[in-house]
Amino acid sequence: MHAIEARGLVKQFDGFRAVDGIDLNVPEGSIYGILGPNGAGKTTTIRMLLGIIDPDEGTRVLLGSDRPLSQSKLVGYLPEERGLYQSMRAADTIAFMGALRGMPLKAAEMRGRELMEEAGLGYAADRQIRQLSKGMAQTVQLLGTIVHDPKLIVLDEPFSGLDALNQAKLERMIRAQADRGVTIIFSTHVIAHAERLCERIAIIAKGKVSFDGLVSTARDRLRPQVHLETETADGPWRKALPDDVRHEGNWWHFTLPDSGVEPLLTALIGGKAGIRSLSIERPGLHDAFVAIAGEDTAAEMDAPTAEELI
Ligand SMILES: Nc1ncnc2c1ncn2[C@@H]1O[C@H](COP(=O)(O)OP(=O)(O)OP(=O)(O)O)[C@@H](O)[C@H]1O
Repeated sequence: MHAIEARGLVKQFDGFRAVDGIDLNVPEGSIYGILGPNGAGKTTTIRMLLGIIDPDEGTRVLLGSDRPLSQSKLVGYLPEERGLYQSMRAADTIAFMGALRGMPLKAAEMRGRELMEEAGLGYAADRQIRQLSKGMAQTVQLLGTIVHDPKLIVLDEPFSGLDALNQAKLERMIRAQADRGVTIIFSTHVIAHAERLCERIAIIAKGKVSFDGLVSTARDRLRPQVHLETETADGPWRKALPDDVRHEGNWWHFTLPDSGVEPLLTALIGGKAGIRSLSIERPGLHDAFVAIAGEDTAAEMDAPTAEELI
């Protein structure tokens, strides 16, 4: 079962195809990352999936319905533009957001206070938003996003603007929701967040999906790299090293051959190469991203957003 299925989504703004034929499949219960540089079309895609805007072409089915807005009580959405009423108290803010998603106000307030306690912010429940730090206010907005126990949580760039401590807290909250079987989609331009959290990702660049699937499948597109240090610099054992070997002194770097490491070890030991160290490095998602989306797109990913530069 898929929480979301999208086929051929297109959205144009003044003739510019911001989203240019996107297909997505988000399995129920997964943590799914939409990964792409600024301007790739992530927010526009999310808005179409949720029914906030309609696509010019294509279809989407959200929690079994082709009218996504009809499912809004089952969905929690943290938009990219954060904004809360500054004079509202934190607990009232969460209650208000729960009421907008169909909860009775009193029940939403009680649940909001519980969630604030669990997040270690119980002491601030009666403070106005303007009296909170930016990270605390963002946490309040996130709690308001999940207060009605949604089946699907959609977070647009949830990590941006948070310090490392609050980012780690948010990761824990996302995992806790996933452990309850909730489907979570988040967009990000930071590969490391997707690598740590997601089982599945879509890589989006220039309005198109260049990969949709398991993180492990993306990583498996590249073969592991071997780093070997030997006592001797030469010998018949060198013939056992593959053609792509790079050589720096007594260090040898190469792609793990299809035959695996064992025949290589036999040749090194038999040829008395003297193995000082040998490590096999599995490619990370960053390397896979470069292979799939290209160096230029990867370089844009690492660039901070305007908000992060402030
Ligand atoms: N309402 C709009 N009117 C005109 N152009 C738009 C509109 N919304 C988005 N765009 C353009 O569409 C492209 C995709 O924007 P979108 O916000 O979806 O990208 P994104 O991947 O979410 O990037 P970011 O993280 O920077 O928001 C950009 O070039 C953007 O300028």
